[in-house]
Amino acid sequence: MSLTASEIASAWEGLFQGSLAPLGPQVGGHFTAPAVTSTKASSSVATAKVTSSALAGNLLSPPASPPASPPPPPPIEGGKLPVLECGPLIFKPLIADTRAHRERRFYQVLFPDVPDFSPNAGAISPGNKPPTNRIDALSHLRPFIPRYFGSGRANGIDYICLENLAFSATRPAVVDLKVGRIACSPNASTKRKQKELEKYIWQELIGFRVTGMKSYSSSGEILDADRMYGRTLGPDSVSLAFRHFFRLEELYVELAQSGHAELLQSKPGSPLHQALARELAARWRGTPGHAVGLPPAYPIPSDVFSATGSGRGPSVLSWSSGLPFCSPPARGPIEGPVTSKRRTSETLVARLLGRLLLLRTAHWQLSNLERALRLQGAFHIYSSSVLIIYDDAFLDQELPSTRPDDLSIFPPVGLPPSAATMAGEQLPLPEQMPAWAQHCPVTVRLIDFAHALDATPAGSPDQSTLYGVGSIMSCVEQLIAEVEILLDHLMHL
Ligand SMILES: Nc1ncnc2c1ncn2[C@@H]1O[C@H](COP(=O)(O)OP(=O)(O)OP(=O)(O)O)[C@@H](O)[C@H]1O
Ligand SMILES: O=P(O)(O)O[C@@H]1[C@H](O)[C@H](O)[C@@H](OP(=O)(O)O)[C@H](OP(=O)(O)O)[C@H]1O
Repeated sequence: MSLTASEIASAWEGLFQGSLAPLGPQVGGHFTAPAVTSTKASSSVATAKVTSSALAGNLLSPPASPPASPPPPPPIEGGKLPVLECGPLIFKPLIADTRAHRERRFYQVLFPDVPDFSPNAGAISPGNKPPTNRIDALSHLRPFIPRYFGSGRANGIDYICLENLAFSATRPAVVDLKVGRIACSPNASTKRKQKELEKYIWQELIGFRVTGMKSYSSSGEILDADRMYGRTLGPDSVSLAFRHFFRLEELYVELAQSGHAELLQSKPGSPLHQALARELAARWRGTPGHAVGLPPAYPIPSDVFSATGSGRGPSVLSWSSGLPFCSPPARGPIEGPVTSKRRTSETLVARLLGRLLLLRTAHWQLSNLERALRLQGAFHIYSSSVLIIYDDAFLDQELPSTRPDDLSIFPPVGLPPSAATMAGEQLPLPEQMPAWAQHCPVTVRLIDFAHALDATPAGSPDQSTLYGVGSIMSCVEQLIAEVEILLDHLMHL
């Protein structure tokens, strides 16, 4: 995204005039934008479009005269103000305490050349900056956080201006994952720590939680899930949220209804089950950070982990619910024999490939994020979120003659990025990817830096965030394995 200085200035003008609307696709945070409560994608998307095109116009040509009277202040829910949208930019209100200071400082350190409009923002003093060598290492993280366009004050509220990560998506599917083994700063009061523990007992083990999710169904309905939904997910079920988010469940249902139920109803010990066990075990070799150590709930063939290397072991996220396909859906009418089954398979193959490309791209970005986090030792970031956004409209498109083999451009899933980093290997850069993969509309970013503290001890890696990102990668890897195995079966029918 490239914006001119006057476009950015016009967006600020919109903020000062109070003419900006709450961000449409916001899923986490404490504010639920009214526009998103609609159930039909068409109506909600239309609302979002009207808003963003009107505001985009505002960006390019500021209104000739200011509004006659200031608009009413935006609604407040749960004590927090909404994030505001102005086309490709958003304005996030900051809570006026150390959190505001920390978040602004984080962005100022990462984007030192961006001017600030806020009278009280000030430039950060040299004594308040991490040492230069750590800032250099931090630059790897820049591609994985939203671009920053300064901070400023409107109606007594401080805002930071950021790139709107959902702007280019026609139907943005968004999931907010609060990442880290502890969900508050280690300096928080005992009471606050206790409150966080009670909120979600699995945070330390799983390393993240779902704090909001918005996706679409095949009929275009918007499916919203809030933070309370995320709190119901444990090690057995958290991967279901990802299957839902990437719209795999609906394909599994179709598979079952079109004569492929045997693929989904595999029981422990069946050949497919064993294949999956082997596949996942092979992918997860040797990443101790990901092995969270609960015993799997069903027997894994004993030879599976005797393969080379220390076992990364099965992730607790993936195993304890048995075969990670959906529970067998009610079987619909089974269509007539081979030809219709094959025709159905062809469509399903195409659609599974679309999902696989999204998953592979998301995983590739997560690997790069993990690597960037590993390289920096300036900050320990608590209570931030990994935001994954994809454009649901992509799933309607036909892939340009893609085959599973073409996806071998991605680095092998499950190779611990830490090992790759230590060996000095580079993950491919976006521009090294084929055009069709570069344009796969998935965005993975880290957001919310209200609790970004200086690393203690200085220079040490941010283990808590790294663990959480690794755990999210494990969930995505599980889905990749599922889809690849299904594709393999369908393509050999
Ligand atoms: N740059 C962005 N682009 C698009 N959407 C964003 C962006 N930043 C935040 N959001 C949306 O706003 C939500 C809340 O953002 P964020 O976590 O930064 O706010 P917060 O008020 O600090 O939240 P919390 O209540 O969790 O502390 C995110 O879940 C996401 O849906
Ligand atoms: O990071 P901050 O700005 O200090 O604010 C907290 C943070 O946003 C958490 O995400 C939120 O918990 P949930 O997301 O789990 O609701 C918590 O809510 P709470 O105080 O209502 O528990 C906030 O106080």
